[in-house]
Amino acid sequence: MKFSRKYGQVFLKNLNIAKIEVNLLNLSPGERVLEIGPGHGILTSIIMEKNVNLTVVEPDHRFYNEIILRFPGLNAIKNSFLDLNPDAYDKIIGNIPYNISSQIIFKLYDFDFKLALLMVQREFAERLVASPGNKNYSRLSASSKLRFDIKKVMDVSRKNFYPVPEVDSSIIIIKKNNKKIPCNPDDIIKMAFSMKRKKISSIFKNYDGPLKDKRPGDLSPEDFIDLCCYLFPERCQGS
Ligand SMILES: C[S@@+](CC[C@H](N)C(=O)[O-])C[C@H]1O[C@@H](n2cnc3c(N)ncnc32)[C@H](O)[C@@H]1O
Repeated sequence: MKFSRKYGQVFLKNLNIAKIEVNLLNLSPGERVLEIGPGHGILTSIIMEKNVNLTVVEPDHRFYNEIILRFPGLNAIKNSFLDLNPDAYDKIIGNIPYNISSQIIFKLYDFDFKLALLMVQREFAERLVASPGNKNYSRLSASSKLRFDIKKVMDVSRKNFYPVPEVDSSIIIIKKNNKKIPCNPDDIIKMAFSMKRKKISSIFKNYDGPLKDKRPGDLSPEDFIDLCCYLFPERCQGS
């Protein structure tokens, strides 16, 4: 079988790591679980033993067909996760394709869930968890930290996958933090990080508040909310 670059296909071959991932999800019988990209089903088979209500989403027809043959009755969706309508799950899991990791994170903003566990490229994990002031702090970190508490729990060497990829991986855990976002600053964060080296006052010309001499990489997610309320008071709820 040919693996597809488009679908970011490398496969976990270490069953112990798959077991660790599923155990970290702390599944209880009956919970609604979504698996993104089951591939040959190394995680799927372990999750199936937990008596949960599992749905898998896989766009590659070869793996979709393999999964429905192997697990009759499993709720399998032949589609891209990125094209799903947002829904509610207790838990979400996936060893996700590296090439669409950011898009998957952004899509998760619209899903309702308690806990998600993802295997991602190590550099991507470092960008996600980075705090203000860190060189890896980015648009992705700032906007994700508004909604999620994200922890890197384990590094996984590339040797645990086939074909062996050119990068190492990490397992991350994401919890919704349910913080109030009185003014959604996503567009402001995006614009600010597109001019990362400039001061806030030169990126947003009509800003004259306390953050004016800072640069985007110094601002916390909450600072971006304040910036949003200053620049767009009409968008700021509770002002
Ligand atoms: C890195 S592989 C992991 C496969 C398997 N879970 C494993 O651990 O061995 C990524 C999987 O996600 C699937 N995939 C690719 N794009 C996807 C998308 N947009 N939505 C859902 N799954 C996708 C691939 O076909 C592949 O099965």
